Amino acid sequence: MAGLRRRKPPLTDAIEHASEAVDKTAKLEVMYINSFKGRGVFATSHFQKGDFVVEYRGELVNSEESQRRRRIYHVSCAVFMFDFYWQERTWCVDAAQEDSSLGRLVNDDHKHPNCKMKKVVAENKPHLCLFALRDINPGEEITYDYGGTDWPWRKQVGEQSTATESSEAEIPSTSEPAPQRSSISDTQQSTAIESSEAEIPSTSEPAPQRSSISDTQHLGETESYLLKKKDGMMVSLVNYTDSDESQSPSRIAIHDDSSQAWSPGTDIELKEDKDIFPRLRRTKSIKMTSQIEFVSDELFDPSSADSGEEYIFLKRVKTLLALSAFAVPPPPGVKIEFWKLLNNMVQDDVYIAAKSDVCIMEYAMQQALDLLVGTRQECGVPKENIYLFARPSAFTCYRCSDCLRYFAKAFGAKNPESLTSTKLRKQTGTLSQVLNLTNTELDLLADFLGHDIRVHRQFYRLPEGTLQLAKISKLLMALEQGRLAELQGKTLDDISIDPEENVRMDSDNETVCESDSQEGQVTSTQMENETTMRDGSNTDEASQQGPMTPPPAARPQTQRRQKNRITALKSKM
Ligand SMILES: C[S@@+](CC[C@H](N)C(=O)[O-])C[C@H]1O[C@@H](n2cnc3c(N)ncnc32)[C@H](O)[C@@H]1O
Repeated sequence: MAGLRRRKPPLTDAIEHASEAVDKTAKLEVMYINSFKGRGVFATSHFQKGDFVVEYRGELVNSEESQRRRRIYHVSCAVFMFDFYWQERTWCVDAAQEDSSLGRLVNDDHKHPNCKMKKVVAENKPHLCLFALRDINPGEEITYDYGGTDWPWRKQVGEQSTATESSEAEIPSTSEPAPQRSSISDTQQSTAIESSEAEIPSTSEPAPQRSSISDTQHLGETESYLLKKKDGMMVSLVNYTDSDESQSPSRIAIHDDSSQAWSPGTDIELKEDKDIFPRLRRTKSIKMTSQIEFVSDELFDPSSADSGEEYIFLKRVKTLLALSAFAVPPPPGVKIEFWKLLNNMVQDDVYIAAKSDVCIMEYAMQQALDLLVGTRQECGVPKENIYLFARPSAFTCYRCSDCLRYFAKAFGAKNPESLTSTKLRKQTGTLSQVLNLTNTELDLLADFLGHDIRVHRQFYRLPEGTLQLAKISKLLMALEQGRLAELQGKTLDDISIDPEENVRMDSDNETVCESDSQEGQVTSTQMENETTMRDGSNTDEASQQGPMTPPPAARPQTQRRQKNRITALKSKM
């Protein structure tokens, strides 16, 4: 007990860590939990109630900049933006950048969080810091309440019986693999995971699509009035019971289940005349209802209900900000009709791409779009149809997959059944495995391709074993070329595999290559067998973009040497 009393005051601890931008890596670790939840942060040591745990570190930006970023960010990045009030203004910590900081990876638990977010001012700069609400034991996942009520993982949106072709086909079964600690053995992994899962009920909740729990239970403070599918969208009319929403009787929450990508729930306020405003992306927001001056640690009790800081979603403020953003005039060269149409579109990925790239649209493309817009009435597209690629006499739009199927047949492709959007996505996903993508990049790619987060984490990432193999190959090549000093002091994890990297060839290599090619004469069939990936696609194309791409002239020999090495390594493993 004496030891516990002598601990550093939490505020001092937080300020020190925040000023130096360091995490408690000796007491925390990142673990992969499952493909639905992604990664999480776990305690490896004991934390006492009130302790500073970790900072939600990122780039501090003002509200204008955060709105700007929100408009161009993909939803998987926007979820890392954290709004808060400080000195009577809204600020945002943008943690979208994949860095090695831990705070950005802490998951949400609105029922039994063990931490609470607090604002700490260090060197006249606000920092968002998590403090323990109770004692936290080693093995427990660090969590806090993101606030709000409609984060998609918290609620169920009903059976997705009419899921799109691709998503149905590609969503893996819900039996998730156990969370994985990358640096520990298999036995340790399952022990660590079992204990953490057992203590945190929310992690064992089923994935939303598969749930049998009623919607009302999961809509939290809201009551569901209507939940039905409409044009590929899950539409739920809800009555918000939050006090600040009392003026807004009718809202509509839309979950685009055609993309299968988990994006934060989205609210659209319904006007009297039933106009639909552009969708607003909800991001984490924190409102500091009163300023706490941390002059003394004694005053600071993060677990007390009246500690002055609450998470409140600023729905109304966000609505106004977003609407004012749409009031900007069209960029030069963009027709007002097109701009208006864009602003009235559902704020989906097409909208975001079109709106942010509108200035770089080619003239021909602009003409085509003008034609589309100009002939809507003539073609019988109802005025209420909000889509750019609208179907005549309908409120829906043309789906890309239908177009692909249609044109594959129309142009007389030999095997039109092979030219489907599902196969195209699978092919892109497979090829992307050779790139050592960061999680954010993976999210972007998978979301862009319309894949569920659970799919891409499993299938887009090159298997860890293959990456390790590539790293060992890199090590061996450095050894062979006398460049080992370049890797001095590095662990395998520190060795990066750059897809654009060229393998350095020196004069010695020519000899090595020659002798390699003589002693290891491989038949073309063997070569093909070796270059065939486990899914059947050929790595020839992949190896050009993939790890350790040799210069063109040296490619065949180097590839062969590399493959011989990899084959040798595989046989040893
Ligand atoms: C700030 S990130 C947290 C780190 C994230 N798990 C990762 O691996 O990058 C927020 C994202 O984590 C996931 N997430 C957070 N809390 C969750 C929960 N309780 N259940 C499921 N997913 C959660 C959601 O995908 C959310 O968009």
